[in-house]
Order: sequence, then structure tokens, then C-alpha cells
Amino acid sequence: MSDKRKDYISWDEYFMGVAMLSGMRSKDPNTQVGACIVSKDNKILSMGYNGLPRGCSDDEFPWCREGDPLDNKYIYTAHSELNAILNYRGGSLENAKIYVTLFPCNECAKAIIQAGITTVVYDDDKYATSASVIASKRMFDAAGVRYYRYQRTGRKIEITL
Ligand SMILES: Nc1ccn([C@H]2C[C@H](O)[C@@H](COP(=O)(O)O)O2)c(=O)n1
Ligand SMILES: [Zn+2]
Repeated sequence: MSDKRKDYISWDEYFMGVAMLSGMRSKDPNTQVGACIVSKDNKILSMGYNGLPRGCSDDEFPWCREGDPLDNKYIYTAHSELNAILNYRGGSLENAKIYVTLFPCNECAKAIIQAGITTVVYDDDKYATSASVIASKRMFDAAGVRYYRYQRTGRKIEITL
């Protein structure tokens, strides 16, 4: 009998890899974020990335970060985590895990908690000192949502499309 392959990717690499791939669909020129929601038994339930709501053209709405609130991206963009939650049509996300390439903001934290997601695995935490992320952590702690940073393995995955 032949030995099984040994260099297969781990569950964490698989799900964070899917979140990263999903983020590559984002049109945001500054920060692309991807999310992947997974069941307790490691089945992918949903994915999302940051982008505009349906019907709002990527080419007509602003992507800049500054200026009048009505002329920059923040007021219009749907975050990857919220999109992943809303993209799920299968019923309950109770006890699911979410893999996300950037730590959730306070609005997504509320949605994650209310959806019943109990674990957040994140990669980047570049806005850790912002009020939004501090509030997210406070809410996660209060609600018993576990969060931990994805441990990068340094593995490079090349896909030819
Ligand atoms: N956890 C997060 C945080 C942010 N986003 C989105 C929202 C924006 O499209 C972008 C952040 O833009 P920046 O201020 O870095 O220029 O990322 C998200 O989807 N999920
Ligand atoms: Zn958010």
C-alpha cells in the first residue's frame, strides 16, 4: 500500500487561503478583505469580500478614502464579513467559525455575534489601535466569541489559471 501525501494543506491554511482568494475579488484599491465561514465540522458555508452592494456600480461609486463622506468609499462599502454572513442562505450560522484576512470592525463584530458565530480567525490586525477594533474586541470578550490570529506557515501556493 502506498503512503498518503504528506504535504497537503492544513485546515487553517485551507480556510485562510480561501478567505485570501475571496479578497482578491475586491475592487478596493487600498485594502482587499476576504472572509470564509466554516461549520464546526470544517465545511465551508459562505464567503465574502469587501465591495459595493448589488446594483451599485464599481465604476460609478467612489473608492477614495478622504473628502466629503458622500464622496468616499466608507459610507458605501459592504465589508467582507457582513457579505459572507448575508451570502449564507442555509439557515443558522450558530457555532460557526469565520476566517477573515483583517480583524473585524465594530459593525461586523455585532453582526458576527448576532449571527451566532463563536470563533474568529484573523490574519492582519493593522487597525488594532482604532476605536472600532478595540470595541470589537470588547464586544467579542463580553459575548464569549473566541478570536485568535492565524499563524502564517510561510507556505506559498501557486495556482495557474
Ligand atoms: N474587517 C474589515 C475591515 C475593513 N473592511 C473593508 C472596508 C474597506 O473597503 C476596506 C478598508 O479600507 P482602508 O481604510 O484600509 O483603506 O476594507 C472589511 O471588509 N473588513
Ligand atoms: Zn466591518
